[in-house]
Amino acid sequence: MHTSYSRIIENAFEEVKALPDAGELATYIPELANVDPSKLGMHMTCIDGNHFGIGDDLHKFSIQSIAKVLSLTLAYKIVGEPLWERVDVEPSGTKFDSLLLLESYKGIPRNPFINSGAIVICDILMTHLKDTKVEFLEFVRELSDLPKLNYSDKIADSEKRTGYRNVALCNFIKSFGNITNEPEEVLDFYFDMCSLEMTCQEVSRTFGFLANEGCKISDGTKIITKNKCKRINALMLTCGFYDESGEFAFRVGLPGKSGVGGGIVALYPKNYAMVVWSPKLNKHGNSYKGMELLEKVTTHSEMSIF
Ligand SMILES: NC(=O)CC[C@H](N)C(=O)O
Repeated sequence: MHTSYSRIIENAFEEVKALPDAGELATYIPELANVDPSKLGMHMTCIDGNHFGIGDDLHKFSIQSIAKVLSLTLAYKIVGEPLWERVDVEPSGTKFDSLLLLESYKGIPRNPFINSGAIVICDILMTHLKDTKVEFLEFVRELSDLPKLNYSDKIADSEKRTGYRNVALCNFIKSFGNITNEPEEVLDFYFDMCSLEMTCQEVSRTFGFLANEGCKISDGTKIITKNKCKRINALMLTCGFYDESGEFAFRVGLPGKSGVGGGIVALYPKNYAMVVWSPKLNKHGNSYKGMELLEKVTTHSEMSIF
């Protein structure tokens, strides 16, 4: 780790910690309302293996939609290019749980990172895998080097009780024929997938392969091809923050993905994966302080893809 990076992160962290936190917790998943809103952590893992963390970076949080990148990676690895017949690669300009565009596009979600797209990806995985929950978990365990990683029943059950919009999305897509399995089973997997809990350090390690041309940082294992890695990064840049994807690219200048647990992963290809966590969200469902912190780090380090 360049000492200059760690100093920049430390300074940015102190500045952001002192800011008034304008956001709100994601109370629509009851369990997420119990999180301490003052938490703030950040961890950066570089492709040379060096890493650096600050604040609550070793505290587990619900990664929620950040997991959509991992399910997409596994589905893309299995299905290849025909995947894009089921889900498009365009920014939606809508909220993450919107039903709006599904009618116009006949059940083809605009991209794999809005809920509708991630639900279709879950359906695809269920068609191709024997025991989807177990095999997806094994995939994330391998990426993260966390052999004991598990779904959180507490969070998944909490969302299963209140996830009415996701139920609506899945049934609506099914009506167009773009869900092939039983909606109830697809959603059961989707909620489990979103329930994974990890620390900033663990998530930054898990996403290292996307900053490292498709290869795991710890042992060089090839997870996906360079071309697939390029495309997943491109999707994170254009669609990773729903109707705030343009704003994130404008302010931070990196591909990334957020989750309603308050986490954000951002990647600087061929350099690092960094993860911030601050539970309060802005009105687009993205971590308020998380975005502030990432913006300060890329601005002060003058390191972004642009
Ligand atoms: N943006 C998110 O993190 C949303 C994920 C959440 N599990 C949901 O479906 O609503």
